[in-house]
Amino acid sequence: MNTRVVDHPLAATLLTTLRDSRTDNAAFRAALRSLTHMLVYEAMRDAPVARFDVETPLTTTDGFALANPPLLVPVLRAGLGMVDTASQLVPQAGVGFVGIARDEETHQPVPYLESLPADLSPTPVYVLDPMLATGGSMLHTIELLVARGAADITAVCVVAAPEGVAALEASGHPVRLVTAAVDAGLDDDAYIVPGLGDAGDRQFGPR
Ligand SMILES: O=P(O)(O)OC[C@H]1O[C@H](OP(=O)(O)OP(=O)(O)O)[C@H](O)[C@@H]1O
Ligand SMILES: O=c1cc[nH]c(=O)[nH]1
Ligand SMILES: [Mg+2]
Repeated sequence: MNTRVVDHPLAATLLTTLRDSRTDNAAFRAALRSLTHMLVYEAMRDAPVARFDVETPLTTTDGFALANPPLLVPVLRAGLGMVDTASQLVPQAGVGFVGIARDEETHQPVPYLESLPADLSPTPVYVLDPMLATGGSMLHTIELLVARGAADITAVCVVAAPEGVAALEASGHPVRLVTAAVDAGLDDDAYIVPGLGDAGDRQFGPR
């Protein structure tokens, strides 16, 4: 599986704000929006473009548009904090929604919402979720997408655990990963260490 770790001084400073336990909910949401800008920018680096003629006030020159506008899929709740920025960067994109809450005892994903187009065979899909821990929530989302024909899926995360990366790799699904960090591992509660805590709670408060 292709994994791209976005290694940039500005991404590192924003990730530090997210990791810092003193960062309040509003500052966490703001830093997540800014970091999402960088992650999506990198994730779409190789997106194909179509050329067309554009008229400047002076002459005709090359214009470019995305050849195949993607679908953005935030995984609720935590992925909601990434979708506004991603939509601003890619205004042509559609948006689908998946809601999953991890069971705190079993650490298994418990899905509660899916709102996705029926046919995703022609569409690149960018799944937005800041945390890839065991990988269960991302794999459930990817399975929903693959069942609709998706063949070009990118997981856009902030922090990934090696266990989650390995789970995506082992799945054999057509997915690549863009993340700001791959951390050391998971603790006994399946939280990423050092991580940043619960990305949903840190944006919106406890559920
Ligand atoms: O890789 P996994 O082990 O599945 O864990 C990662 C999931 O956990 C978090 O969501 P959570 O279940 O806390 O829901 P929330 O976004 O509503 O807080 C996170 O946003 C991922 O969706
Ligand atoms: O560290 C973790 C693991 C799962 N979900 C989170 O929000 N944080
Ligand atoms: Mg949570």
